[in-house]
Order: sequence, then C-alpha cells, then structure tokens
Amino acid sequence: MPRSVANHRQAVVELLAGAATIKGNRRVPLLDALGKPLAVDVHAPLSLPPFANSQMDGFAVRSQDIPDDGGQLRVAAPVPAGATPTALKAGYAAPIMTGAMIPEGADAVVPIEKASPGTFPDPTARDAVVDLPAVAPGTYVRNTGSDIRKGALALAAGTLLGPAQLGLLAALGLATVEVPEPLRVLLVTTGDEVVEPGEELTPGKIFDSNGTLLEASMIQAGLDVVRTGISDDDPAELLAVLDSFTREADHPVDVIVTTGGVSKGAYEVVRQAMAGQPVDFLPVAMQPGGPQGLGTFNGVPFLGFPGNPVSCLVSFEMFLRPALSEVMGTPAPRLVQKVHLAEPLSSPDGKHQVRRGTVAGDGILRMEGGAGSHLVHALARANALVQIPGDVTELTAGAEVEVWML
Ligand SMILES: Nc1nc2c(c(=O)[nH]1)N[C@H]1C(S)=C(S)[C@@H](COP(=O)(O)OP(=O)(O)OC[C@H]3O[C@@H](n4cnc5c(N)ncnc54)[C@H](O)[C@@H]3O)O[C@H]1N2
Ligand code: MOO
Repeated sequence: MPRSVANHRQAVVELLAGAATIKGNRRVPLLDALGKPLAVDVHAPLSLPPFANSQMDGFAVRSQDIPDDGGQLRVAAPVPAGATPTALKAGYAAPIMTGAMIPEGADAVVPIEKASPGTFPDPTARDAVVDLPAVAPGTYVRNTGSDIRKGALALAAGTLLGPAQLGLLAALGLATVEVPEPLRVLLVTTGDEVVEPGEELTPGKIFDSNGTLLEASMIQAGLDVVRTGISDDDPAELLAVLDSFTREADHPVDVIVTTGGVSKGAYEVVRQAMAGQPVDFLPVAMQPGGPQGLGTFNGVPFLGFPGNPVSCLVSFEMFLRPALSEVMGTPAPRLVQKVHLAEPLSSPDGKHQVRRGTVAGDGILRMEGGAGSHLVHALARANALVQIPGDVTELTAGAEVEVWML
C-alpha cells in the first residue's frame, strides 16, 4: 500500500527535526540574512524616531504664538537636518527642513507652501518676518518613539528577513543579525548514462539536469550545498563518496540527497549502496515522484529522489522544501492559490498528481506539457505546480484547482 503524500511529508519533517536542532545560530551582516529567519527576538536599542523631527520643509513654531486668523512671526536661524537647534524663542518661527530636530519650545511645523512669502528668506538677512496661518499643536511633528519605543520588541524570532525587516534593523543601528546556521546538504546525482553539461554527449548518454535543478532549489531555500561529481552505477563507489562526507569527515554533512537509482531496475545504485542502512524505499501515492528513499546513512538523514528531473523538482517541492519551512523556519511556504482550469484534465485514480501549469493574470490555469516526468522544457515554462488529489480522475474546463506558485 503506497504511503500518502501527507504521511511522507511528515516522515521527512521528523527525519530533519533532529538535524535542525543540533545546528546553532550565527551572526551575519544584514544583507547576508536576506530571506533567512531571525534566530532570536530583537528589541529596539533606541526609539524611532530617536528625536522629534519635522515631517515637512517649513517653519517650526510655538502654535500658541499664531492667532486663529494667522499672524506674523520673526524668522529665527534655520534648522538643517542633522543639526542640534537652539531653543525657539516666543514670537519666532525657525526655517526647518524635513527630518531636522524640532527646536525646544516649538510644537508644530507650518509647511513652506502655506507661508507668505512662500520661500525661505536668505539666512544672512536680518529682521526677516513671515506670515503664517494658525496651526494645531503636533502638526507635522514626528514624535520620538512614534514608530517604535526603545526596549520594545522590534522583530520576533522566526520572522523572515526581507527588505523591510532588514531596513528596520538598519534603522535601529544594527549592522549584524543572528540567523540559524544553515543545513549542509550533500547532493549526489547518479547514473552511468548521465554526464556533466559541457562534456561530450556520446550515444545513450544524457546531460545531468537534476544536479543544477536541485542545487538551485536548495540555494533558494537557504541550504549550503555540497556537490560531488556524478556517481556512476557502481554501489561501492557511491558508498565511498557517502562515507567520505559522513563517517570519515571532520564535519559531516547534515543531510544527504541523491537522485536516481531508487526504482525497480537491475542496477539501482542507491538502493544497493543503502543495503544495511536504516533506509526505506517505498512508493508514495504521487505522480511524478512516486518512488522515494528515506532514512539515515551513517546516522545522517538521507532522501533518495527518483531520477527523472521533474520527479526531482516535485519531490523537493512536496517534501523537502515544506519540511525545511517547518523545522528551520525557512524558506517561506509556497503561495497556495485556487485557480480555474482553461482545459479539461484527467488524472490516474489513487495517485496525487502534480502537474505543471501557468497561471495568467486572469487567474486561468493553462497546463504546460503532459504528466511525463522527463518534460523539463514544459517545466521551464510553468510558474505553478497543479495539485490534483488522488480521488479526482476527471476535471472539466473551468473547474477550480489548487496550485502552488513556484
Ligand atoms: N518497473 C518499473 N519501472 C519504473 C518504475 C516502477 O515503478 N516500476 N517507476 C518509474 C518511475 S515513476 C520513476 S520516477 C523512475 C525512477 O527511477 P530511478 O530513481 O531509479 O532513476 P533512474 O532509473 O536512474 O532514472 C530515471 C530517469 O531519469 C533520468 N535521469 C537520471 N538521472 C538524471 C539526471 N541527473 N539528469 C537528468 N535525467 C536523469 C534517467 O536517464 C531515466 O530516464 O523509474 C521508473 N521506472
Ligand atoms: O514517479 Mo516517476 O517520478 O513518475 O516519473
């Protein structure tokens, strides 16, 4: 009886949970934390704004100095941004620039557009005056701590660090931030028929697509990826490679992912190399990505993905990526949407199908290629994985389906 997609995903979560907990945190420059989760709560070391400042270019005034129908004030020394102004005397208005500190005594700003004359006087001019309309206290003043007060929680542990969150940390004067140490993944592609892109392609051979496809996926998901060359179909050679990155290594990898060699052929190199290790090779009720290997090799969590490129991507998106989101807090889960089919669709009974499609701006889903797990060109056109549950065999045009946006 094949295992359900949900049960297999849970098994991957449990497999990775231990590896995630032994990793510590590390402090990195802000930009190196882009896309990663915050490891610890961050409290504001200062208030934002740190001082009351003007929201407009205009005149800082004591609001009680201007009668309801407007009045004339003498012009004080201007306050540029970055300066520490002297206190504002009664009967005076100080030219003030956006972001400049509100002088002591002032409690409001009148924008230059509302002043008469509507331009700032020459700073060297003596006895300049300005006519200003009445203004309520607090107008165009950005008070100390009006965004966040010193000591308040700025970002909670687990928050995904995007541009806005990193910008806040910078505004708080922080140059570095604590993020979890990433998991180190050993990625091994296998197969006698598989050669590196750029090498000569002789009859019967194909280029390694899985290595690049999965390494790119893993980098996007925040993993540190260690690549070996392509392993051929000799189990002893694969064993030697895996031993060198686990038992014999000073710093063993945290996770192993292989591709190929897990189904029912005569030369299933991964299956053979894993003999004697607590690894299950089992069918998951999903297509593509049905045959899966899962367990530990020399104590290191191991995932054996099937060899077809689309099967690899689907295995990563359906199992490893969501498990990483759950146990590491990153990457952010895929955006799930309900969209409508442009065309009818059929799907095998009893298997959760993951088809590839493109969702256009109108919310209509067009399929890219058929169900075949070798269709990398169609995959490259798609922007969504289409989720068709195992009990659904026919869908009409216009039917609602769930997609995971890539
Ligand atoms: N008798 C059965 N045969 C197959 C079954 C089955 O249940 N019974 N399952 C099929 C399914 S579904 C899949 S998926 C594959 C999985 O096969 P393996 O994981 O053993 O992978 P391979 O046989 O090594 O390769 C499968 C396919 O993918 C190509 N490949 C492999 N590595 C790469 C790579 N790095 N880059 C690009 N393409 C790669 C390989 O040439 C094969 O065409 O088994 C089915 N068979
Ligand atoms: O499950 Mo295989 O991954 O369909 O092609």
